[in-house]
Amino acid sequence: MTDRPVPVLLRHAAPYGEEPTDVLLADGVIVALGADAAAHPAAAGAQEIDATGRVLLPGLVDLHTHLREPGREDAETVGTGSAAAALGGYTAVFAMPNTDPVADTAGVVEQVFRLGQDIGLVDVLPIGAVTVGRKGERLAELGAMATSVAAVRVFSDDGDCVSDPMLMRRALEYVKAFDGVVAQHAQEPRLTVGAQMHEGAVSARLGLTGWPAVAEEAIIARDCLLTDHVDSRLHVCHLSTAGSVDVVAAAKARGTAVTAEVTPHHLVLTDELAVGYDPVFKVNPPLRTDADVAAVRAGLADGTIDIVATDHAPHAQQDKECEWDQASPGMLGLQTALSVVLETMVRTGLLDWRGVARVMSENPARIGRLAGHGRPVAVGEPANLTLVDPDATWVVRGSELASRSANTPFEGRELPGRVVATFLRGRPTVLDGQLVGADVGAGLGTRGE
Ligand SMILES: NC(=O)N[C@@H](CC(=O)O)C(=O)O
Repeated sequence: MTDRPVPVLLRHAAPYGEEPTDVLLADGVIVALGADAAAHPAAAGAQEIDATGRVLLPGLVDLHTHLREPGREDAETVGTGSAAAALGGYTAVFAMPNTDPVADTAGVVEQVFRLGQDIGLVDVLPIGAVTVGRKGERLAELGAMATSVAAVRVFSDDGDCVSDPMLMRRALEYVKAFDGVVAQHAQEPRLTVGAQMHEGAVSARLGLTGWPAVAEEAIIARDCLLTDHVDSRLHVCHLSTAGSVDVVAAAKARGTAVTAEVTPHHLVLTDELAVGYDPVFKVNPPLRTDADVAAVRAGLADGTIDIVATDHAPHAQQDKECEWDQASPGMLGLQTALSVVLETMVRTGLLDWRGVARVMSENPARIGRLAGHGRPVAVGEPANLTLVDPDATWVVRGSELASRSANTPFEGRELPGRVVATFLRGRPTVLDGQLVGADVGAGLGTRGE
């Protein structure tokens, strides 16, 4: 995929949902923007796309994706996950290290990075594990991962909390050498032994062991203090409670270098969904209450929460279609994230399209220190772009998603907004809502049993 992409002329596209204009993409960058774009010399032979009524955004960047390769290719591969990402409007995804083997060495992160490059649908940026094997016992070779070709800047034991405060302190100190960040899965393990869902009225009614909000809030508070102490940089994964919003707001107010993410599912779904004991709604951290949903929406709107990250967590059928307490936590997110943000944040007036670009592209790229993504829609910038039809609606069907797994919590639900096209360095990866040249090798196969 080293040949030059055919130039693309987007007719009447609306950058950030504002004034429609023509946009010319050539040689991987935006070369012209405005009424005279079609007259630009580089427009000769361009593929014209009628983008009337479409919103043009910088390509989305997901700071929290599980691609499952290596090790659980029956649930997802770099190929199927890249396809889901491109269809969801993403041009870059950060891949969590809870694979088998764990991405805790330069060798594994380079393998994942190269797989992503070979497939070429999105840039895949591996996240390195903080501790060897994600066991929380000793630090992994963070420096070797940082200086590898994958140039890792984000480190996380996601799925598990770095609960030992001394290890967390050391990790925060260590990543400063290469401007890295520790992305913490904030879950106090002693407060969540055997936890199955949010601790509250619904868990009491159902008789399921609860996962109290304080187990998240206590770790965030501790880590903000540690971050101040060693003058480092902290990112909070999948923040889910009203109290956590308050803790992060207080830390930011006193100058802590902390950023936070919320998932699409925590913007809309609540613990009431557990009443049917359908494990598709089992996730970590768990779905919370209406009050928490309102608080994380408000936190995202006012900037306390910096980004939306999917926590796309594919699971094979046998790991989801079983008893609630046996089921693996996690839900798909890449192909529904933008629609959920449109429904919960844009339609409600909490964010405009510039705000969507900020929380789904610019801020995640900045936190992950990823150059070339999350840039403005402007002349000279890399043509990593997504084109959205904000008026379309669609009904989610897990079986129709590109992911190898089908565990979407939005099955059968009508959502607003469709990704019409995605461009990676000027080359379409998605056109008319379909993958372009869906040759992702062995990666795109039949769904696992
Ligand atoms: N978010 C989830 O519910 N699941 C994650 C890991 C985790 O955070 O437990 C996964 O890898 O499946």
